[in-house]
Amino acid sequence: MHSPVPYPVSPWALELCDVHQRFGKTDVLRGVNLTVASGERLAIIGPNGAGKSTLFHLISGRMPPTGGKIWLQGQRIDGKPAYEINRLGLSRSFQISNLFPRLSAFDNLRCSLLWSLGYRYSFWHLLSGLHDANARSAELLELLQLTDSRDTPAMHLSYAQQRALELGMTLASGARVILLDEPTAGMSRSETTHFIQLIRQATQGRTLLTVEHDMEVVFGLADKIAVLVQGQIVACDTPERVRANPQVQAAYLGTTVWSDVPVPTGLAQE
Ligand SMILES: Nc1ncnc2c1ncn2[C@@H]1O[C@H](COP(=O)(O)OP(=O)(O)OP(=O)(O)O)[C@@H](O)[C@H]1O
Repeated sequence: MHSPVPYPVSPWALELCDVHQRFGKTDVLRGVNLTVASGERLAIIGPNGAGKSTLFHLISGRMPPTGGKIWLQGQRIDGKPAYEINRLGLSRSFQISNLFPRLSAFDNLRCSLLWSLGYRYSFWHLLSGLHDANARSAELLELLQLTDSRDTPAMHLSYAQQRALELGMTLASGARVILLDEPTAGMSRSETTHFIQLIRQATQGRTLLTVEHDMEVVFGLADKIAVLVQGQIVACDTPERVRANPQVQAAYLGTTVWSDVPVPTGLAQE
């Protein structure tokens, strides 16, 4: 009898090796190498047009890379469709437009949970899954401070609450790796500060990647920052080291983006 083949265990939640993306004659991503440790919170920043969203599209399977390899928890995912990558443990934030506007906050979460638990086609399985989904939806509502709005239709929630619900739907699948696109976009300063804490609590223990322009969010959320400039990662380090990096400063020359924001080291180092 032979022993089972050991499952390849990777120390990385996510690993990108020489990833390229070309649109027509334009090389948008030019050999991106990146590793993200399990449980790490990484913010990807960079000037407009640097390729941040494109990178998220490739990682989440919205489009295949034109070159390079991507591993999720040790499994190759480059070129796989989004639903398969999701099943393998990566979830990307839904947009508010993906909420069901007439359904309550609770039912939005429940639908998302039932879908991710695989209760799509079978009525009997659906019934048996409801109990689990109800309990988990209630937990998520509590975590996102939406319990008081449990029965409110999504369209009547405040904008910040809708974004919290969107986060809940992203977390519902139980994915270990979470991708958030500008999670606080459109929020006021006080809502942003509050939402950063909510994200920290709700994603505890999971690996988090954000694409972000708002430096309060970057410094409030990230253990590490990766800086993408013209399709290449020019720095990937702690917020303090990235801030002091001359290449990064050069990329942001003429902007006030770094000088405006005090580094809340207590938060970043927690
Ligand atoms: N589907 C596409 N076809 C052709 N060009 C594209 C496509 N998607 C993106 N691009 C181009 O790739 C470049 C990088 O775009 P991307 O949206 O990834 O940048 P970004 O860093 O997210 O920018 P921003 O911060 O402004 O959102 C841009 O020049 C954009 O015009």
